[in-house]
Amino acid sequence: MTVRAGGQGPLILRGASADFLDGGLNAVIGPSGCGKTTLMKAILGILPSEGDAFYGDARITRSEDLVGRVGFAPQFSIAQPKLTVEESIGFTLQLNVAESEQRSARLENILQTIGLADHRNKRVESLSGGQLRRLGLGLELTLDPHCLVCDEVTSGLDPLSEDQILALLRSLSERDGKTFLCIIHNLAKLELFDRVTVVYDGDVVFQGNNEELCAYFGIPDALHLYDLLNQQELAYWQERWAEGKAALQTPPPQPAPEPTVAHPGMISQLITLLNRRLLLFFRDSGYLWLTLAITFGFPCLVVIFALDGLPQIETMSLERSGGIMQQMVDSVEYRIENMKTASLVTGLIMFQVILLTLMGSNNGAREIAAERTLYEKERLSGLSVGAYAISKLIFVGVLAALQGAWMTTFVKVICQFPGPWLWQIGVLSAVCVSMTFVCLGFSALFRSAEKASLLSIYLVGFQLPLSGVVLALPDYLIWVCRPFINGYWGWAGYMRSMIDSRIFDAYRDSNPEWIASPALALTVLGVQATVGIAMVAIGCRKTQW
Ligand SMILES: Nc1ncnc2c1ncn2[C@@H]1O[C@H](COP(=O)(O)OP(=O)(O)OP(=O)(O)O)[C@@H](O)[C@H]1O
Repeated sequence: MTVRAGGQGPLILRGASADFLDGGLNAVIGPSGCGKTTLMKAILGILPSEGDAFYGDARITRSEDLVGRVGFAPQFSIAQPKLTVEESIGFTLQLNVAESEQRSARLENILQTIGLADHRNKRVESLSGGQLRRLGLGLELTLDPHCLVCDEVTSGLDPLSEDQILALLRSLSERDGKTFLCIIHNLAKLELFDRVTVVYDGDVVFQGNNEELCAYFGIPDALHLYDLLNQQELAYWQERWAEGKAALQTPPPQPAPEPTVAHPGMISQLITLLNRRLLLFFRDSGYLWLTLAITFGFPCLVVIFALDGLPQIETMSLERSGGIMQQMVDSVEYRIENMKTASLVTGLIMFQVILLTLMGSNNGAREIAAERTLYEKERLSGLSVGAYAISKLIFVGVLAALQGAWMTTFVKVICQFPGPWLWQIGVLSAVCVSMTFVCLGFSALFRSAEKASLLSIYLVGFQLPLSGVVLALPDYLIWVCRPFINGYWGWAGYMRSMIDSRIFDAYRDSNPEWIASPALALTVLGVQATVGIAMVAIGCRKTQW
């Protein structure tokens, strides 16, 4: 296999070739950064690579071909920290196994096999390193794959835990005939493996058992291996292995075993994902409190800024009429007062809009990026991209719509803003939903949650100056910026919904320029939300380990 950094950059793997032993324990070793993980990912088809990989006698063309056949336990923990051990395995079973009877039998079996039956109610975040690795293996066993690729399954563990994990792998291999490909760092444990693959500087330079390895390299034990490897250039080891390879005995490939479980459909996976997300929402007290604080705190903030002008707003909220009011309209003093009130209302609407965009960035920016490895791993086990993307859109979309509706209702009731409820709730909810979807799009497109959050915050930060509401934009910039600025459409739609009130008239007195109608504002916000949905779909389809 040949792999270049980022697909185009320098070589990471240089035509590395390896055979692994079926039904046994295979160790993959090599100095740090030599390309062990890259080799495993290339074989699994989750990294762009040149070359062929075979599972039995079948060529692997895409990672989906391996669903139910090969499991991958990545280097770092890949379970939701707030779930318990039993819930983690239970949800993974629901995502992977269609039959409910098979699921419950398998849950108990896995808990017993990995030795975590007594810890089933412990949260993942409170597990020890060894228990976490066991859980990682347990999650992979849900599909009962014939082969398991384990990245550093024993790294960082104390000697006892390391021995226990290796004993577990051995028993699974002997009892169920499973094949393990394990990247390991502890060279003292190589004798426990049936075949050792040595990777050096991006190529495979030896395969054989521990004794053969010592004999081949002429070293008393494997602990001396890396010092020896570093004494020669890669070309030297490549040349030697080109000759030595002939001695490697690998039985001819057998037909690839078929997956043993039927997968649930997309709707069933969608329901499971929504259930899990809802449970995590209430479990994660930090996120829950932050969401509650901004949902209920932000509308109060708007009202605090409105307090001084409330009586005037109330008076001006009346619809236009003749009589005494009309007479007063002629008074200069009264008009100045009106303009002040209209300007306060304009500011309060913009304030609501900006706070809703801030809520949107909080809803969407970390949602996918923060759990990307977990998503990629679940996808490798057969999770549908569509089910995942839709579950995220539904969850954050409903949250954003509720936040928008609550903000509109609370502020409208207290400040007595005039205008039709439905349009106003619709416009402000659409502001929050569209910003949420765009930020969710960043979260899907970027691998790092920090990058997605930063970009989302920039996007919110530019809403105020580029909306043209607070600071007038140069004419040539207005229609360049406006289609992209969520804040303008939210503000304009709400403002225009008050067209039958004197607040709108007073605003119009000093601002004669065009203002979008609520229907147009909703349409543009809908288009922005659609762009967000497209970004989510594209980002979720990309493979980003
Ligand atoms: N996306 C990437 N872009 C650039 N370089 C990369 C990328 N991914 C990996 N590399 C580089 O490729 C080399 C091999 O990385 P890999 O993770 O496969 O090594 P490894 O042998 O598994 O290391 P370790 O034992 O430390 O985990 C490293 O030098 C790493 O910096």
